[in-house]
Amino acid sequence: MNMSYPKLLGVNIDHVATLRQQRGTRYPEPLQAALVAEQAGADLITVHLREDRRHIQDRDVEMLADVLQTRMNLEMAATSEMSLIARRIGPSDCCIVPERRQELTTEGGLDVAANRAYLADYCAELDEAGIKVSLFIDADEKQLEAACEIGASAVEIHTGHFADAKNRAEKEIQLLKIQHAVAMGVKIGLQVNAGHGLDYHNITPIAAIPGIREFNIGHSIISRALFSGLASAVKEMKILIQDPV
Ligand SMILES: CC(=O)[C@@H](O)[C@H](O)COP(=O)(O)O
Ligand SMILES: NCC(=O)COP(=O)(O)O
Repeated sequence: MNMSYPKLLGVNIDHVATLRQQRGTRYPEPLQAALVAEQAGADLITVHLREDRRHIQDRDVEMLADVLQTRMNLEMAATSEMSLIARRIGPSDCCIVPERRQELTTEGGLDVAANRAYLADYCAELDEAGIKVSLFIDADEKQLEAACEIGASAVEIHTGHFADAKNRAEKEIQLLKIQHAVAMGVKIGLQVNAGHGLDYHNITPIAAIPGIREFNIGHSIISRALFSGLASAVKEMKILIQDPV
């Protein structure tokens, strides 16, 4: 289906920082990755400043804010520390994500429905600072309704359960949930983005869902970059998210 808006690729560069932090070296430099990704067609750069600082560091966010030509999507937990950082640095976008210290990676969506009042105030503060807020949620009607109710303008549908599905039947179930969530999100007026665990093999059915505006993809792009170079990895993914002509 030919959509009337461009589909945007957010390249998540956390995984470049992971490699650096693992050894405490000066390389690889996430900033360099961001600039190469932008030059190769990334529409935005996504970074997750985790509370435990396991990959992206405060200095990365600060430097990126100075040099990015596109825009920064800062993923963060809904804590007061992160709100202060975001309002000081002023990324164009913030995506609020749940965080657990021991998790290997983000395991699920934010429970907006159970934390409406807190998140409404939290998002309002960012909104007042001119930051566009998105909520990282599971493909779940209750969460979409809650996101809309608290005034979020965007959501990012967590595609990790789809990516992790062990067999075809489970994948189909997860895909249907995402399709339904995207349609509902668009209907109630939200900008709908998607991300987590998307790769060169599983992106096609997700990219084919009408209504998804931005795809935030990191791990698979940085992994492919090891063998084909970052610019080529970004260009290849950018092609895959577009509708076939
Ligand atoms: C929220 C999300 O999906 C991203 O932040 C991404 O997964 C980053 O990688 P880590 O989960 O390894 O921090
Ligand atoms: N919000 C999802 C994201 O930024 C990238 O996730 P992943 O591709 O690294 O799993």
